[in-house]
Amino acid sequence: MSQRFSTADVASHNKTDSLWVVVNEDVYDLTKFQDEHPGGKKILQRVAGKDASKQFWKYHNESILKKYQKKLQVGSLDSKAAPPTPPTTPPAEKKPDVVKPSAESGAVAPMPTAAAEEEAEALDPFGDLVPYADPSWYQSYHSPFFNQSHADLRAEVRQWVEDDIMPNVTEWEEGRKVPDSIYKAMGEKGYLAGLMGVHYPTNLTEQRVKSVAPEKWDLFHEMLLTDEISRAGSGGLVWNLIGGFGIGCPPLVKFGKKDVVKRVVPEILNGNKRICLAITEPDAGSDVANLTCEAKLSEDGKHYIVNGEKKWITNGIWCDYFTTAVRTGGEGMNGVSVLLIERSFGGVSTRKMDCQGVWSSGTTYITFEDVKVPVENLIGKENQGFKVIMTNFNHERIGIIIQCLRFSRVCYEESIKYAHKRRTFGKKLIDHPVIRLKLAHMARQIEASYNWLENLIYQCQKMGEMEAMLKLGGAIASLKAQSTTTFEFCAREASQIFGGLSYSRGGQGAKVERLYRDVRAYAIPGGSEEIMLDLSIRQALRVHKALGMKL
Ligand code: HEM
Repeated sequence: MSQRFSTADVASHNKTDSLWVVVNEDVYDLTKFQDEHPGGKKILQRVAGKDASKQFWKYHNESILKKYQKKLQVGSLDSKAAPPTPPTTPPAEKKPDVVKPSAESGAVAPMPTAAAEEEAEALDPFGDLVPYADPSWYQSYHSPFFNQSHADLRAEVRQWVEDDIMPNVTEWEEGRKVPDSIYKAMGEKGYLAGLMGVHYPTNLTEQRVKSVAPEKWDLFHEMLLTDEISRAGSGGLVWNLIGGFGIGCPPLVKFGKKDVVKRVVPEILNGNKRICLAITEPDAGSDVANLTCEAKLSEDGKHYIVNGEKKWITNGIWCDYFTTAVRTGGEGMNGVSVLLIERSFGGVSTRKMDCQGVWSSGTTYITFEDVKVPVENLIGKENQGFKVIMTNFNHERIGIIIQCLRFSRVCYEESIKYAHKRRTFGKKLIDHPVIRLKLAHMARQIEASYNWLENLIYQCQKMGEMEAMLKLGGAIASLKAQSTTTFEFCAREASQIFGGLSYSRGGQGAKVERLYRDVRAYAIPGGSEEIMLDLSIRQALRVHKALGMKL
Protein backbone atom coordinates (compact mmCIF):
# COMPACT_ATOMS: atom_id res chain seq x y z
CA MET A 1 0.00 0.00 0.00
CA SER A 2 2.03 2.92 -1.27
CA GLN A 3 -0.18 5.96 -0.58
CA ARG A 4 0.89 8.12 2.37
CA PHE A 5 -1.31 10.46 4.42
CA SER A 6 -0.68 12.96 7.20
CA THR A 7 -2.81 12.85 10.37
CA ALA A 8 -4.42 16.07 9.11
CA ASP A 9 -5.45 14.31 5.87
CA VAL A 10 -7.08 11.54 7.88
CA ALA A 11 -8.74 14.02 10.25
CA SER A 12 -10.56 15.61 7.31
CA HIS A 13 -12.39 12.32 6.71
CA ASN A 14 -14.37 12.49 9.92
CA LYS A 15 -17.94 12.38 8.65
CA THR A 16 -20.35 9.55 7.85
CA ASP A 17 -20.07 10.27 4.13
CA SER A 18 -16.28 9.96 4.31
CA LEU A 19 -15.15 7.94 7.30
CA TRP A 20 -11.49 7.07 7.71
CA VAL A 21 -9.68 5.64 10.72
CA VAL A 22 -6.10 4.72 11.54
CA VAL A 23 -5.16 1.31 12.93
CA ASN A 24 -1.47 0.62 13.57
CA GLU A 25 -0.45 3.57 11.40
CA ASP A 26 -2.41 2.22 8.45
CA VAL A 27 -5.36 4.16 7.08
CA TYR A 28 -8.74 2.51 6.47
CA ASP A 29 -11.70 3.91 4.57
CA LEU A 30 -14.77 2.61 6.42
CA THR A 31 -17.34 4.78 4.64
CA LYS A 32 -19.10 1.90 2.91
CA PHE A 33 -18.20 -0.69 5.52
CA GLN A 34 -19.84 1.17 8.42
CA ASP A 35 -23.32 -0.11 7.54
CA GLU A 36 -22.19 -3.72 7.58
CA HIS A 37 -19.86 -3.42 10.60
CA PRO A 38 -21.02 -6.13 13.07
CA GLY A 39 -20.15 -3.84 16.01
CA GLY A 40 -22.42 -1.07 14.65
CA LYS A 41 -21.80 2.18 12.76
CA LYS A 42 -22.11 4.63 15.64
CA ILE A 43 -19.01 3.22 17.30
CA LEU A 44 -17.06 3.80 14.10
CA GLN A 45 -18.45 7.28 13.64
CA ARG A 46 -17.15 8.21 17.09
CA VAL A 47 -13.57 7.53 15.98
CA ALA A 48 -13.93 8.93 12.44
CA GLY A 49 -10.78 10.75 11.32
CA LYS A 50 -8.83 9.50 14.34
CA ASP A 51 -6.32 6.88 15.38
CA ALA A 52 -8.59 4.01 16.53
CA SER A 53 -5.85 1.42 17.19
CA LYS A 54 -6.56 1.12 20.88
CA GLN A 55 -10.28 0.61 20.37
CA PHE A 56 -9.69 -1.77 17.48
CA TRP A 57 -7.45 -4.12 19.47
CA LYS A 58 -9.87 -4.10 22.35
CA TYR A 59 -12.55 -5.74 20.23
CA HIS A 60 -10.78 -7.70 17.48
CA ASN A 61 -8.03 -10.13 16.67
CA GLU A 62 -5.26 -9.95 14.11
CA SER A 63 -7.23 -12.15 11.71
CA ILE A 64 -9.93 -9.47 11.25
CA LEU A 65 -7.33 -7.02 10.03
CA LYS A 66 -5.83 -9.62 7.69
CA LYS A 67 -9.22 -10.45 6.28
CA TYR A 68 -10.38 -6.88 5.62
CA GLN A 69 -7.06 -5.17 4.91
CA LYS A 70 -7.14 -5.67 1.15
CA LYS A 71 -10.68 -4.35 0.88
CA LEU A 72 -10.49 -1.38 3.26
CA GLN A 73 -6.93 -0.09 3.58
CA VAL A 74 -6.25 2.99 1.47
CA GLY A 75 -2.71 3.75 2.62
CA SER A 76 -0.49 4.43 5.63
CA LEU A 77 0.48 7.41 7.74
CA ASP A 78 3.50 9.29 6.46
CA SER A 79 5.10 8.74 9.87
CA LYS A 80 5.09 4.96 9.37
CA ALA A 81 8.47 3.43 8.57
CA ALA A 82 8.68 2.25 4.97
CA PRO A 83 8.52 -1.54 4.57
CA PRO A 84 11.99 -3.10 4.35
CA THR A 85 13.27 -3.45 0.78
CA PRO A 86 14.18 -6.98 -0.27
CA PRO A 87 17.91 -7.70 0.28
CA THR A 88 20.12 -7.42 -2.79
CA THR A 89 22.58 -9.97 -1.44
CA PRO A 90 21.51 -13.61 -1.18
CA PRO A 91 20.24 -14.65 2.27
CA ALA A 92 22.77 -16.02 4.73
CA GLU A 93 23.54 -19.68 4.32
CA LYS A 94 21.23 -22.03 6.17
CA LYS A 95 22.50 -23.68 9.30
CA PRO A 96 23.65 -27.21 8.53
CA ASP A 97 21.34 -30.01 9.60
CA VAL A 98 22.68 -31.49 12.75
CA VAL A 99 20.40 -34.49 12.80
CA LYS A 100 20.86 -36.97 9.99
CA PRO A 101 18.05 -39.29 8.93
CA SER A 102 19.05 -42.93 8.74
CA ALA A 103 18.12 -44.87 5.63
CA GLU A 104 16.53 -47.90 7.28
CA SER A 105 13.31 -49.22 5.83
CA GLY A 106 9.95 -48.92 7.53
CA ALA A 107 10.48 -45.59 9.20
CA VAL A 108 12.81 -42.63 8.91
CA ALA A 109 14.99 -42.12 11.92
CA PRO A 110 17.08 -39.05 12.68
CA MET A 111 20.05 -40.32 14.64
CA PRO A 112 21.91 -37.66 16.55
CA THR A 113 25.58 -38.59 16.33
CA ALA A 114 28.03 -37.52 19.02
CA ALA A 115 29.45 -34.88 16.66
CA ALA A 116 26.00 -33.67 15.75
CA GLU A 117 25.06 -33.35 19.39
CA GLU A 118 28.16 -31.32 20.06
CA GLU A 119 27.33 -29.04 17.16
CA ALA A 120 23.65 -28.82 18.01
CA GLU A 121 22.57 -25.26 18.56
CA ALA A 122 19.14 -24.04 19.47
CA LEU A 123 17.24 -22.86 16.40
CA ASP A 124 16.34 -19.21 15.87
CA PRO A 125 13.28 -18.03 17.79
CA PHE A 126 10.02 -18.23 15.88
CA GLY A 127 6.49 -16.97 16.50
CA ASP A 128 5.21 -14.69 19.22
CA LEU A 129 7.44 -16.12 22.00
CA VAL A 130 4.57 -16.38 24.46
CA PRO A 131 5.81 -18.98 26.95
CA TYR A 132 4.19 -22.41 26.37
CA ALA A 133 2.07 -21.10 23.48
CA ASP A 134 4.46 -22.86 21.09
CA PRO A 135 6.71 -25.88 21.67
CA SER A 136 9.92 -24.84 23.42
CA TRP A 137 12.11 -25.54 20.37
CA TYR A 138 10.29 -22.60 18.68
CA GLN A 139 11.63 -20.39 21.43
CA SER A 140 15.35 -21.08 21.25
CA TYR A 141 15.38 -24.00 23.66
CA HIS A 142 17.51 -26.99 22.68
CA SER A 143 15.97 -30.07 21.13
CA PRO A 144 17.49 -33.35 19.94
CA PHE A 145 14.60 -33.90 17.51
CA PHE A 146 14.35 -30.81 15.31
CA ASN A 147 16.78 -29.28 12.82
CA GLN A 148 16.79 -26.49 10.25
CA SER A 149 14.68 -28.51 7.79
CA HIS A 150 11.91 -28.62 10.40
CA ALA A 151 12.25 -24.89 10.97
CA ASP A 152 11.97 -24.29 7.21
CA LEU A 153 8.81 -26.39 6.96
CA ARG A 154 7.38 -24.63 10.00
CA ALA A 155 7.85 -21.22 8.35
CA GLU A 156 6.35 -22.45 5.08
CA VAL A 157 3.22 -23.92 6.66
CA ARG A 158 2.69 -21.10 9.13
CA GLN A 159 2.69 -18.53 6.36
CA TRP A 160 0.08 -20.49 4.40
CA VAL A 161 -2.12 -21.05 7.43
CA GLU A 162 -1.95 -17.41 8.54
CA ASP A 163 -2.56 -15.95 5.08
CA ASP A 164 -5.04 -18.32 3.45
CA ILE A 165 -6.69 -20.25 6.25
CA MET A 166 -6.96 -18.47 9.57
CA PRO A 167 -8.91 -15.41 8.43
CA ASN A 168 -11.57 -17.64 6.86
CA VAL A 169 -11.92 -20.54 9.25
CA THR A 170 -14.94 -19.22 11.12
CA GLU A 171 -16.80 -18.64 7.87
CA TRP A 172 -15.96 -22.14 6.57
CA GLU A 173 -17.00 -23.74 9.82
CA GLU A 174 -20.35 -21.96 9.77
CA GLY A 175 -20.77 -22.95 6.10
CA ARG A 176 -19.90 -26.59 6.97
CA LYS A 177 -17.32 -26.77 4.19
CA VAL A 178 -13.72 -25.85 3.42
CA PRO A 179 -13.21 -24.68 -0.18
CA ASP A 180 -11.95 -27.45 -2.49
CA SER A 181 -9.04 -25.20 -3.45
CA ILE A 182 -7.58 -25.55 0.04
CA TYR A 183 -7.70 -29.35 -0.11
CA LYS A 184 -6.20 -29.20 -3.58
CA ALA A 185 -3.39 -27.01 -2.22
CA MET A 186 -2.63 -29.75 0.34
CA GLY A 187 -1.87 -32.01 -2.61
CA GLU A 188 -0.03 -29.44 -4.70
CA LYS A 189 2.19 -28.39 -1.82
CA GLY A 190 3.18 -32.04 -1.37
CA TYR A 191 1.67 -32.17 2.11
CA LEU A 192 -0.74 -35.07 1.60
CA ALA A 193 2.10 -37.34 0.50
CA GLY A 194 3.97 -36.50 3.70
CA LEU A 195 1.15 -37.45 6.06
CA MET A 196 1.10 -41.23 5.85
CA GLY A 197 3.62 -42.24 8.49
CA VAL A 198 5.96 -43.67 5.85
CA HIS A 199 8.93 -42.49 3.78
CA TYR A 200 7.97 -39.66 1.43
CA PRO A 201 6.52 -41.75 -1.45
CA THR A 202 8.38 -40.30 -4.45
CA ASN A 203 7.26 -43.30 -6.52
CA LEU A 204 3.60 -42.33 -6.14
CA THR A 205 3.65 -38.59 -6.68
CA GLU A 206 5.43 -35.86 -8.58
CA GLN A 207 4.58 -33.34 -5.87
CA ARG A 208 7.33 -32.20 -3.49
CA VAL A 209 7.32 -30.13 -0.32
CA LYS A 210 9.04 -26.86 -1.15
CA SER A 211 11.18 -26.54 1.97
CA VAL A 212 12.11 -30.19 2.66
CA ALA A 213 13.74 -32.66 0.29
CA PRO A 214 11.85 -35.99 0.23
CA GLU A 215 14.84 -37.98 1.49
CA LYS A 216 14.98 -35.78 4.57
CA TRP A 217 11.28 -36.15 5.39
CA ASP A 218 10.72 -37.78 8.78
CA LEU A 219 7.95 -38.24 11.33
CA PHE A 220 8.80 -34.93 12.99
CA HIS A 221 8.08 -33.11 9.72
CA GLU A 222 4.77 -34.93 9.58
CA MET A 223 4.05 -34.00 13.18
CA LEU A 224 4.74 -30.35 12.72
CA LEU A 225 2.70 -30.12 9.53
CA THR A 226 -0.36 -31.32 11.46
CA ASP A 227 0.60 -29.15 14.42
CA GLU A 228 0.86 -25.94 12.39
CA ILE A 229 -2.40 -26.58 10.52
CA SER A 230 -4.07 -27.13 13.89
CA ARG A 231 -3.11 -23.60 14.94
CA ALA A 232 -6.17 -22.44 12.99
CA GLY A 233 -8.11 -23.75 15.99
CA SER A 234 -10.66 -25.83 14.15
CA GLY A 235 -11.06 -29.60 14.35
CA GLY A 236 -13.41 -29.34 11.38
CA LEU A 237 -10.71 -27.78 9.24
CA VAL A 238 -8.02 -30.27 10.24
CA TRP A 239 -10.32 -33.24 9.70
CA ASN A 240 -11.46 -31.85 6.39
CA LEU A 241 -7.87 -31.61 5.19
CA ILE A 242 -6.31 -34.70 6.71
CA GLY A 243 -8.98 -36.56 8.69
CA GLY A 244 -10.20 -39.00 6.07
CA PHE A 245 -6.99 -39.07 4.08
CA GLY A 246 -4.62 -39.59 7.00
CA ILE A 247 -6.34 -42.79 8.10
CA GLY A 248 -7.88 -43.93 4.80
CA CYS A 249 -4.84 -43.78 2.53
CA PRO A 250 -2.02 -45.43 4.56
CA PRO A 251 -3.68 -48.90 4.65
CA LEU A 252 -4.08 -48.77 0.87
CA VAL A 253 -0.46 -47.70 0.33
CA LYS A 254 0.90 -50.32 2.73
CA PHE A 255 -1.34 -53.30 2.00
CA GLY A 256 -3.10 -52.61 -1.33
CA LYS A 257 -2.39 -54.58 -4.52
CA LYS A 258 0.34 -52.87 -6.54
CA ASP A 259 -1.79 -52.21 -9.62
CA VAL A 260 -4.61 -50.71 -7.59
CA VAL A 261 -2.18 -48.50 -5.65
CA LYS A 262 -0.58 -47.32 -8.90
CA ARG A 263 -3.95 -46.55 -10.44
CA VAL A 264 -5.56 -44.83 -7.47
CA VAL A 265 -3.01 -43.26 -5.13
CA PRO A 266 -1.29 -40.63 -7.36
CA GLU A 267 -4.59 -38.83 -7.98
CA ILE A 268 -5.31 -38.89 -4.25
CA LEU A 269 -1.89 -37.48 -3.35
CA ASN A 270 -2.38 -34.70 -5.92
CA GLY A 271 -5.54 -33.63 -4.13
CA ASN A 272 -7.75 -34.46 -7.15
CA LYS A 273 -9.53 -37.39 -5.54
CA ARG A 274 -10.45 -38.05 -1.93
CA ILE A 275 -10.34 -41.12 0.27
CA CYS A 276 -11.64 -41.91 3.75
CA LEU A 277 -11.70 -44.75 6.26
CA ALA A 278 -15.05 -46.46 6.79
CA ILE A 279 -14.98 -48.72 9.82
CA THR A 280 -17.49 -47.49 12.41
CA GLU A 281 -21.11 -48.61 12.10
CA PRO A 282 -24.35 -47.61 13.79
CA ASP A 283 -23.79 -50.54 16.15
CA ALA A 284 -19.99 -51.03 16.20
CA GLY A 285 -17.59 -48.32 17.28
CA SER A 286 -14.56 -49.00 19.43
CA ASP A 287 -15.47 -52.75 19.37
CA VAL A 288 -14.49 -53.19 15.75
CA ALA A 289 -14.71 -56.99 15.97
CA ASN A 290 -18.51 -56.67 16.03
CA LEU A 291 -18.99 -55.02 12.68
CA THR A 292 -21.68 -56.37 10.39
CA CYS A 293 -21.27 -54.69 6.96
CA GLU A 294 -21.12 -57.79 4.80
CA ALA A 295 -19.04 -58.64 1.69
CA LYS A 296 -20.01 -61.89 -0.05
CA LEU A 297 -17.85 -63.38 -2.75
CA SER A 298 -19.74 -63.72 -6.06
CA GLU A 299 -20.16 -67.18 -7.56
CA ASP A 300 -17.46 -66.61 -10.17
CA GLY A 301 -15.07 -65.46 -7.40
CA LYS A 302 -14.35 -62.16 -9.16
CA HIS A 303 -16.25 -59.73 -6.96
CA TYR A 304 -17.37 -59.07 -3.43
CA ILE A 305 -20.96 -57.89 -3.10
CA VAL A 306 -21.10 -55.39 -0.25
CA ASN A 307 -24.18 -54.52 1.81
CA GLY A 308 -24.32 -52.53 5.03
CA GLU A 309 -24.06 -49.19 6.76
CA LYS A 310 -21.24 -47.02 8.10
CA LYS A 311 -21.69 -44.09 10.47
CA TRP A 312 -19.64 -41.04 11.60
CA ILE A 313 -17.31 -41.37 8.60
CA THR A 314 -15.11 -38.29 8.29
CA ASN A 315 -15.11 -36.73 4.77
CA GLY A 316 -17.43 -39.46 3.42
CA ILE A 317 -19.69 -37.11 1.45
CA TRP A 318 -16.78 -35.82 -0.64
CA CYS A 319 -14.96 -39.09 -1.15
CA ASP A 320 -14.27 -41.09 -4.28
CA TYR A 321 -12.70 -43.98 -2.33
CA PHE A 322 -13.64 -45.74 0.89
CA THR A 323 -11.17 -47.94 2.75
CA THR A 324 -13.87 -50.12 4.26
CA ALA A 325 -13.93 -52.78 6.94
CA VAL A 326 -16.31 -55.59 5.97
CA ARG A 327 -17.30 -59.01 7.24
CA THR A 328 -16.13 -61.71 4.83
CA GLY A 329 -16.03 -64.57 7.33
CA GLY A 330 -17.48 -65.72 10.63
CA GLU A 331 -17.98 -63.79 13.85
CA GLY A 332 -15.25 -61.81 15.60
CA MET A 333 -12.03 -60.29 14.40
CA ASN A 334 -11.00 -63.24 12.23
CA GLY A 335 -13.89 -62.70 9.84
CA VAL A 336 -13.04 -59.09 8.99
CA SER A 337 -11.43 -57.88 5.75
CA VAL A 338 -10.67 -54.45 4.33
CA LEU A 339 -11.84 -53.44 0.84
CA LEU A 340 -11.22 -50.37 -1.26
CA ILE A 341 -14.73 -49.40 -2.37
CA GLU A 342 -14.94 -46.90 -5.22
CA ARG A 343 -17.93 -44.60 -5.50
CA SER A 344 -17.96 -45.17 -9.24
CA PHE A 345 -18.92 -48.85 -8.66
CA GLY A 346 -22.50 -47.68 -7.88
CA GLY A 347 -24.65 -48.55 -4.88
CA VAL A 348 -22.83 -46.13 -2.55
CA SER A 349 -25.00 -43.44 -0.90
CA THR A 350 -23.65 -40.77 1.44
CA ARG A 351 -25.61 -38.45 3.72
CA LYS A 352 -24.14 -35.63 5.77
CA MET A 353 -24.68 -35.90 9.53
CA ASP A 354 -25.31 -33.00 11.90
CA CYS A 355 -22.92 -33.18 14.83
CA GLN A 356 -21.93 -31.23 17.91
CA GLY A 357 -18.52 -30.24 16.56
CA VAL A 358 -16.03 -30.47 13.67
CA TRP A 359 -18.68 -28.96 11.39
CA SER A 360 -16.57 -28.51 8.29
CA SER A 361 -15.23 -32.07 8.38
CA GLY A 362 -18.17 -33.66 6.58
CA THR A 363 -19.24 -36.36 9.05
CA THR A 364 -21.17 -38.89 6.98
CA TYR A 365 -23.64 -41.77 7.08
CA ILE A 366 -22.95 -44.28 4.31
CA THR A 367 -25.04 -47.07 2.87
CA PHE A 368 -23.65 -49.75 0.59
CA GLU A 369 -26.29 -51.57 -1.45
CA ASP A 370 -25.14 -54.50 -3.57
CA VAL A 371 -21.86 -52.74 -4.38
CA LYS A 372 -19.82 -54.90 -6.73
CA VAL A 373 -16.17 -54.68 -5.68
CA PRO A 374 -13.48 -56.48 -7.73
CA VAL A 375 -11.41 -58.91 -5.62
CA GLU A 376 -8.25 -56.96 -6.59
CA ASN A 377 -9.54 -54.21 -4.32
CA LEU A 378 -8.95 -56.34 -1.24
CA ILE A 379 -6.50 -54.53 1.07
CA GLY A 380 -4.34 -57.08 2.86
CA LYS A 381 -5.59 -60.65 3.03
CA GLU A 382 -9.11 -62.02 3.31
CA ASN A 383 -10.24 -62.36 6.92
CA GLN A 384 -7.01 -60.74 8.09
CA GLY A 385 -8.30 -57.19 7.95
CA PHE A 386 -7.82 -56.80 11.66
CA LYS A 387 -4.07 -56.58 11.18
CA VAL A 388 -4.58 -53.78 8.63
CA ILE A 389 -6.87 -51.94 11.03
CA MET A 390 -4.58 -52.41 14.02
CA THR A 391 -1.45 -51.15 12.24
CA ASN A 392 -3.40 -48.02 11.38
CA PHE A 393 -4.33 -47.21 14.96
CA ASN A 394 -1.00 -45.84 16.22
CA HIS A 395 -0.77 -43.42 13.32
CA GLU A 396 -4.37 -42.31 13.74
CA ARG A 397 -4.00 -41.81 17.48
CA ILE A 398 -0.76 -39.90 17.16
CA GLY A 399 -2.55 -37.56 14.73
CA ILE A 400 -5.30 -37.05 17.31
CA ILE A 401 -2.72 -36.37 20.02
CA ILE A 402 -0.88 -33.76 17.93
CA GLN A 403 -4.13 -31.98 17.18
CA CYS A 404 -5.39 -32.07 20.77
CA LEU A 405 -2.17 -30.69 22.15
CA ARG A 406 -2.05 -27.83 19.65
CA PHE A 407 -5.71 -27.08 20.29
CA SER A 408 -4.86 -26.98 24.00
CA ARG A 409 -2.08 -24.53 23.20
CA VAL A 410 -4.48 -22.45 21.10
CA CYS A 411 -6.89 -22.26 24.06
CA TYR A 412 -3.98 -21.28 26.28
CA GLU A 413 -2.52 -18.76 23.79
CA GLU A 414 -5.85 -17.09 23.11
CA SER A 415 -6.44 -16.89 26.88
CA ILE A 416 -3.08 -15.43 27.80
CA LYS A 417 -3.28 -12.83 25.05
CA TYR A 418 -6.82 -11.88 25.99
CA ALA A 419 -5.87 -11.78 29.67
CA HIS A 420 -3.33 -9.08 28.81
CA LYS A 421 -5.93 -6.78 27.31
CA ARG A 422 -9.16 -7.42 29.18
CA ARG A 423 -9.57 -5.45 32.41
CA THR A 424 -11.94 -6.35 35.26
CA PHE A 425 -12.18 -4.87 38.77
CA GLY A 426 -9.56 -2.26 37.95
CA LYS A 427 -6.83 -4.52 36.62
CA LYS A 428 -5.94 -6.74 33.70
CA LEU A 429 -7.08 -10.36 33.92
CA ILE A 430 -3.45 -11.49 33.95
CA ASP A 431 -2.97 -9.59 37.20
CA HIS A 432 -5.63 -11.70 38.94
CA PRO A 433 -3.94 -14.71 40.61
CA VAL A 434 -7.00 -16.90 39.91
CA ILE A 435 -6.51 -16.38 36.17
CA ARG A 436 -2.77 -17.11 36.37
CA LEU A 437 -3.59 -20.31 38.22
CA LYS A 438 -5.82 -21.41 35.34
CA LEU A 439 -3.09 -20.63 32.83
CA ALA A 440 -0.49 -22.49 34.89
CA HIS A 441 -2.64 -25.62 35.08
CA MET A 442 -3.14 -25.49 31.32
CA ALA A 443 0.57 -25.01 30.58
CA ARG A 444 1.83 -27.82 32.83
CA GLN A 445 -0.47 -30.37 31.20
CA ILE A 446 0.34 -29.22 27.68
CA GLU A 447 4.11 -29.32 28.20
CA ALA A 448 4.15 -32.68 29.98
CA SER A 449 1.99 -34.27 27.27
CA TYR A 450 3.93 -32.72 24.40
CA ASN A 451 7.27 -33.95 25.74
CA TRP A 452 5.85 -37.47 25.95
CA LEU A 453 4.60 -37.09 22.38
CA GLU A 454 8.08 -36.15 21.11
CA ASN A 455 9.50 -39.19 22.83
CA LEU A 456 6.90 -41.53 21.31
CA ILE A 457 7.39 -40.13 17.83
CA TYR A 458 11.11 -40.71 18.21
CA GLN A 459 10.40 -44.30 19.28
CA CYS A 460 8.14 -44.77 16.24
CA GLN A 461 10.98 -43.63 14.01
CA LYS A 462 13.50 -45.95 15.55
CA MET A 463 11.27 -49.04 15.58
CA GLY A 464 9.88 -50.94 12.63
CA GLU A 465 6.12 -50.71 12.18
CA MET A 466 5.34 -54.09 13.73
CA GLU A 467 7.56 -53.45 16.76
CA ALA A 468 6.00 -50.02 17.22
CA MET A 469 2.50 -51.48 17.01
CA LEU A 470 3.23 -54.00 19.73
CA LYS A 471 5.51 -52.02 21.99
CA LEU A 472 4.06 -48.53 21.74
CA GLY A 473 0.35 -49.32 21.45
CA GLY A 474 -0.20 -49.00 25.20
CA ALA A 475 1.73 -45.77 25.64
CA ILE A 476 0.12 -44.17 22.59
CA ALA A 477 -3.33 -45.14 23.88
CA SER A 478 -2.45 -43.62 27.24
CA LEU A 479 -1.18 -40.40 25.67
CA LYS A 480 -4.33 -40.22 23.55
CA ALA A 481 -6.41 -40.17 26.74
CA GLN A 482 -3.95 -37.76 28.36
CA SER A 483 -4.16 -35.34 25.44
CA THR A 484 -7.95 -35.44 25.08
CA THR A 485 -8.41 -34.76 28.80
CA THR A 486 -5.83 -31.96 28.56
CA PHE A 487 -7.75 -30.52 25.62
CA GLU A 488 -11.05 -30.73 27.49
CA PHE A 489 -9.49 -29.01 30.51
CA CYS A 490 -7.90 -26.25 28.43
CA ALA A 491 -11.08 -25.61 26.42
CA ARG A 492 -13.04 -25.30 29.64
CA GLU A 493 -10.58 -22.99 31.37
CA ALA A 494 -10.15 -20.82 28.27
CA SER A 495 -13.90 -20.55 28.05
CA GLN A 496 -14.10 -19.38 31.65
CA ILE A 497 -11.41 -16.77 30.97
CA PHE A 498 -13.17 -15.47 27.85
CA GLY A 499 -16.57 -15.50 29.57
CA GLY A 500 -19.45 -14.45 27.32
CA LEU A 501 -17.13 -14.01 24.33
CA SER A 502 -16.64 -17.78 24.14
CA TYR A 503 -20.33 -18.47 24.65
CA SER A 504 -21.37 -16.61 21.52
CA ARG A 505 -20.02 -17.75 18.16
CA GLY A 506 -17.53 -15.69 16.12
CA GLY A 507 -15.56 -12.68 17.27
CA GLN A 508 -12.64 -12.78 19.68
CA GLY A 509 -13.73 -15.96 21.43
CA ALA A 510 -14.40 -17.80 18.15
CA LYS A 511 -11.54 -20.28 18.43
CA VAL A 512 -12.32 -21.15 22.04
CA GLU A 513 -16.05 -21.53 21.44
CA ARG A 514 -15.43 -23.74 18.41
CA LEU A 515 -12.80 -25.88 20.08
CA TYR A 516 -15.03 -26.38 23.11
CA ARG A 517 -17.60 -27.94 20.76
CA ASP A 518 -14.88 -30.07 19.13
CA VAL A 519 -13.71 -31.73 22.37
CA ARG A 520 -15.94 -34.82 22.16
CA ALA A 521 -14.90 -35.44 18.57
CA TYR A 522 -11.46 -36.22 20.00
CA ALA A 523 -12.39 -37.90 23.28
CA ILE A 524 -14.70 -40.48 21.67
CA PRO A 525 -13.43 -41.65 18.24
CA GLY A 526 -10.11 -43.37 17.56
CA GLY A 527 -10.68 -45.28 20.83
CA SER A 528 -12.66 -43.63 23.62
CA GLU A 529 -10.82 -42.36 26.71
CA GLU A 530 -12.11 -45.27 28.77
CA ILE A 531 -10.98 -47.88 26.28
CA MET A 532 -7.62 -46.13 25.79
CA LEU A 533 -6.82 -46.05 29.49
CA ASP A 534 -7.74 -49.67 30.05
CA LEU A 535 -5.79 -50.73 26.95
CA SER A 536 -2.77 -48.71 28.04
CA ILE A 537 -2.27 -50.90 31.10
CA ARG A 538 -3.29 -54.23 29.57
CA GLN A 539 -1.06 -53.72 26.53
CA ALA A 540 1.93 -52.43 28.52
CA LEU A 541 1.72 -55.38 30.92
CA ARG A 542 1.56 -57.85 28.04
CA VAL A 543 4.62 -56.30 26.38
CA HIS A 544 6.63 -56.10 29.56
CA LYS A 545 5.78 -59.66 30.46
CA ALA A 546 7.37 -60.64 27.18
CA LEU A 547 10.34 -58.39 28.00
CA GLY A 548 10.88 -60.27 31.27
CA MET A 549 9.00 -58.14 33.78
CA LYS A 550 9.42 -59.28 37.40
CA LEU A 551 6.49 -58.67 39.71
C1 HEM B 1 -10.61 -1.86 10.01
C2 HEM B 1 -11.65 -1.58 10.76
C3 HEM B 1 -12.62 -2.56 11.34
C4 HEM B 1 -13.03 -3.75 10.87
C5 HEM B 1 -12.65 -4.43 9.56
C6 HEM B 1 -13.95 -4.31 11.84
C7 HEM B 1 -14.58 -5.53 11.71
C8 HEM B 1 -15.35 -6.12 12.68
C9 HEM B 1 -15.90 -7.45 12.62
C10 HEM B 1 -15.72 -8.45 11.46
C11 HEM B 1 -16.58 -7.67 13.76
C12 HEM B 1 -17.34 -8.97 14.15
C13 HEM B 1 -16.66 -9.65 15.28
C14 HEM B 1 -15.44 -10.41 14.93
O1 HEM B 1 -15.54 -11.26 14.04
O2 HEM B 1 -14.40 -10.18 15.60
C15 HEM B 1 -16.49 -6.48 14.55
C16 HEM B 1 -17.05 -6.32 15.78
C17 HEM B 1 -16.92 -5.20 16.55
N1 HEM B 1 -16.18 -4.08 16.26
FE1 HEM B 1 -15.14 -3.75 14.57
N2 HEM B 1 -14.07 -3.44 12.88
C18 HEM B 1 -13.27 -2.37 12.63
C19 HEM B 1 -13.07 -1.27 13.42
C20 HEM B 1 -13.63 -1.10 14.65
C21 HEM B 1 -13.38 0.01 15.53
C22 HEM B 1 -12.44 1.15 15.18
C23 HEM B 1 -14.13 -0.18 16.64
C24 HEM B 1 -14.25 0.68 17.87
C25 HEM B 1 -14.08 1.96 17.88
C26 HEM B 1 -14.83 -1.42 16.48
C27 HEM B 1 -15.69 -1.98 17.40
C28 HEM B 1 -16.29 -3.20 17.30
C29 HEM B 1 -17.15 -3.79 18.32
C30 HEM B 1 -17.55 -3.17 19.65
C31 HEM B 1 -17.53 -5.03 17.85
C32 HEM B 1 -18.42 -6.04 18.56
C33 HEM B 1 -17.54 -6.92 19.42
C34 HEM B 1 -18.24 -8.07 20.10
O3 HEM B 1 -19.19 -8.63 19.53
O4 HEM B 1 -17.82 -8.39 21.20
N3 HEM B 1 -14.52 -1.95 15.27
N4 HEM B 1 -15.72 -5.57 13.88
